[in-house]
Amino acid sequence: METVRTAERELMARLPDGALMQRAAAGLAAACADLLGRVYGSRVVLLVGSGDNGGDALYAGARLARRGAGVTAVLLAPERAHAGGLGALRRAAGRVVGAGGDAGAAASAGATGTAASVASVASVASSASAEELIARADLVVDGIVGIGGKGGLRPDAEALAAAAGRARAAVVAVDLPSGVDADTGEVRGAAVRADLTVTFGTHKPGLLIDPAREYAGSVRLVDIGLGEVLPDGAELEALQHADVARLLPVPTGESDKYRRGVVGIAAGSDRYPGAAVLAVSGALRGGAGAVRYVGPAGDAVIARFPETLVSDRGPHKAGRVQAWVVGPGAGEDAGTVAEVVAADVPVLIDADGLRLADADAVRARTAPTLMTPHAGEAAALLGVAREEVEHGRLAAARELAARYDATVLLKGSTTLVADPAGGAVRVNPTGTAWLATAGSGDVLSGLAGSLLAAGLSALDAGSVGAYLHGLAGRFAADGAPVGAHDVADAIRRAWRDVYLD
Ligand SMILES: NC(=O)C1=CN([C@@H]2O[C@H](COP(=O)(O)OP(=O)(O)OC[C@H]3O[C@@H](n4cnc5c(N)ncnc54)[C@H](OP(=O)(O)O)[C@@H]3O)[C@@H](O)[C@H]2O)[C@@H](O)CC1
Ligand SMILES: Nc1ncnc2c1ncn2[C@@H]1O[C@H](COP(=O)(O)OP(=O)(O)O)[C@@H](O)[C@H]1O
Ligand SMILES: [K+]
Repeated sequence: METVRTAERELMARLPDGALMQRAAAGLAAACADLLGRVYGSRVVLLVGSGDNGGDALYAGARLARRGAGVTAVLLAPERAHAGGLGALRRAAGRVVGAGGDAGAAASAGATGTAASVASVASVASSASAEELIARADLVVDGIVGIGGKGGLRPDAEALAAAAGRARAAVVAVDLPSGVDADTGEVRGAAVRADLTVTFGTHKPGLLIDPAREYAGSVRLVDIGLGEVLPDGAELEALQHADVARLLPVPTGESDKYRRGVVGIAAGSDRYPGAAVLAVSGALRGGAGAVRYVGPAGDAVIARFPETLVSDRGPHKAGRVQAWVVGPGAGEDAGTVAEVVAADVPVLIDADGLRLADADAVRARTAPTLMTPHAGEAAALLGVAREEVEHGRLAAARELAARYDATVLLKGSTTLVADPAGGAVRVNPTGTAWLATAGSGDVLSGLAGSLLAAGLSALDAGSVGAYLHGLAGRFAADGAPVGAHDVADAIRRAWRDVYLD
């Protein structure tokens, strides 16, 4: 978050005091009003920590109170709450209580004075506990902590987060759900579960990466003018339709099947012939001019896809290819994996191939390498528990890319693509949990391998492949279960959707 902080500081220096917070609060209040539908007469509870995140909540609360909402701020540290925000809420006739709801910490919103004096003012606020207020609210605004949060929530904050979780009210998180790590998407302890997160200036990584993404609900970005001062070189980037459309390999008048690229698929085994068929099904939709298959499942492949060039003589003797895919359903065939890893063309290593490939041989490769593990496979490669990868996806993808000197596409609920050279990690914005079905990873490896053969870099092939695959998953599922072959069939629709957009 240092980049965001630096940009904020730079912008603040150019703007009148508090201008950024006013922009943030205005956007936050508008989003709350949209969610409420009718502001007048609604009951809004603000959970207010002692930083600027709480300040945003207080100012937004003041705006809602002026529109007729009954607004109560629950202050975690009454003596340290944002003074300006508290004053604004007070002037708008909002109410203030301490987190315990007790008279000692509670303060009248009608009283005068600064934040420091609030704690000492006798309470005329409701004697209801914070818990009761939250339970009766129509909307809870989480301003406990934003990008200044450190570690898991403290116990008093945790209690408020838990109360918000039990409430029937909609929960709006200010900037990010309190308790999630803004930089990494990690959630170490309790955190607020929001229906909507209103974030300021830029999407924080924690809003895009699981598990934190789950806590954010839908995310609304409020432009506070940071774009003009944010440095280039963000930590994360997400491709959009237009980016993908530019990268898709589309044949021209001069193209022939070889110039379009030939992708070799070394996959499948007697035990798992289906993996070969599925990888080929993805490869045929990825833009390469021809698909070669080597392995023991040639008959099954030909039966389903007669256009495949099938060979059973091993990768070396299969004829020229511009990129290889190795590993899906490969079983224990380490020899084939070693042969492919030694090839001087781009190679995608997936599934069993990840386990069978020799790490030094992968590192020694000079042509691009794209590794496509899921969390379990990534954990095995890193020698850590699967949970560690699931809780720290960004770090795991980066670490693997550095260790293997390879581009790493980490699959799962959030798909990330990290390049060994560093730079922004790509987070895939498409996809659906319906893709969590056996064999859909095989389709992805064929698809991304085909894009590699067509000439895309490993980073582009991985991220474009994941984008089309995710979109295909959504089209194929449309709210109902899918098989991996349905996903492969829908890749053409995804391609058209992107290309003709
Ligand atoms: N800068 C700008 O221009 C703009 C910034 N904006 C807004 O400011 C936010 C950043 O504000 P910030 O820097 O004041 O930090 P913030 O997120 O409120 O957290 C600090 C507070 O949290 C507390 N705390 C920490 N860890 C905790 C824990 N585990 N559990 C519980 N409490 C914990 C910590 O307590 P302390 O350690 O001091 O005791 C301190 O009180 C940003 O997210 C955005 O919303 C917008 O208005 C746009 C313009
Ligand atoms: N919860 C989820 N949400 C979205 N996509 C998911 C989820 N779980 C898995 N996926 C996607 O489904 C595919 C599964 O691939 P993989 O784990 O290799 O399965 P298989 O080996 O059976 O083919 C990947 O593209 C992955 O990103
Ligand atoms: K928050």
